[in-house]
Amino acid sequence: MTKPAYQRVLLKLSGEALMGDDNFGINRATIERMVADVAEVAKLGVQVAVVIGGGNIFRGVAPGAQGMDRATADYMGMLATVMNALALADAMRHVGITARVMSAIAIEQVVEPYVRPKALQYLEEGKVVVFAAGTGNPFFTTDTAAALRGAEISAEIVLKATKVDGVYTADPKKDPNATRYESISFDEAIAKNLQVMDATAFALCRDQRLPIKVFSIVKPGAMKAVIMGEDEGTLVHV
Ligand SMILES: Nc1ncnc2c1ncn2[C@@H]1O[C@H](COP(=O)(O)OP(=O)(O)OP(=O)(O)O)[C@@H](O)[C@H]1O
Ligand SMILES: O=c1ccn([C@@H]2O[C@H](COP(=O)(O)O)[C@@H](O)[C@H]2O)c(=O)[nH]1
Repeated sequence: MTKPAYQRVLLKLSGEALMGDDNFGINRATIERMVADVAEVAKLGVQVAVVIGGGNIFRGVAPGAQGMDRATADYMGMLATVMNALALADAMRHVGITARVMSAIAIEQVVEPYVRPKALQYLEEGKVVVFAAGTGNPFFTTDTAAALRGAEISAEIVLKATKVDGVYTADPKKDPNATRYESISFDEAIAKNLQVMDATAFALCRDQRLPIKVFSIVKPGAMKAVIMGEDEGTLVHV
């Protein structure tokens, strides 16, 4: 049997994708599908660490956050990712995956704090680690958290699982003429200001020589194809 292309990956799961066709929140069928994808990959013996976004919950409270102090709104966004992480770990438990949630913000009655050696230990034990609360700092995003944690745990790649199937010349949801790149360098993605990920995340991955694969979380089989090193999504490289 062909072996997976990676032994340890950092998977960035879109928060927005979690709401499925709903207006906000967590869609049950969607989270179960995502977890099934993760289970398939974990079964191959790949060590999986996850960073989950918060857009699905934050979108629901965004009108109330209008005019708020930016840092306060950002802390709300980070707390939204904690809720998603808890839901994700629970859904994993239902399918027999042992997951540990680690938060970048101290909230110890709810989840354990992020401690790097502990995260590494869990991964080596075959547990899935879900990093919650982003970087723990306002003015950042969970994409940057994925780059940061990916570098910290020496992941071989950051897998950005999102609503589109790769990096395009422009936002494919807005521009029907946008075309997909098979691969693109970090420098070009930054210079062209491609908004699929924020520039801080791109720059951190570039400096750490940590490649990113952008692919669809909606397309069945895409995550496994990426893990097996097949031609799927867009590779962002040094
Ligand atoms: N050049 C581009 N190529 C591909 N997608 C793009 C591009 N520019 C903008 N996008 C948009 O970026 C989105 C993905 O990034 P975004 O960070 O907004 O979502 P996410 O990471 O999936 O969600 P969340 O922040 O909730 O985790 C896509 O849904 C797509 O519409
Ligand atoms: O390190 C971080 C990560 C996130 N935030 C805030 O949370 C929301 C949700 O994260 P997404 O990456 O958009 O899914 C984000 O908009 C920020 O407000 C943060 O401040 N720091």
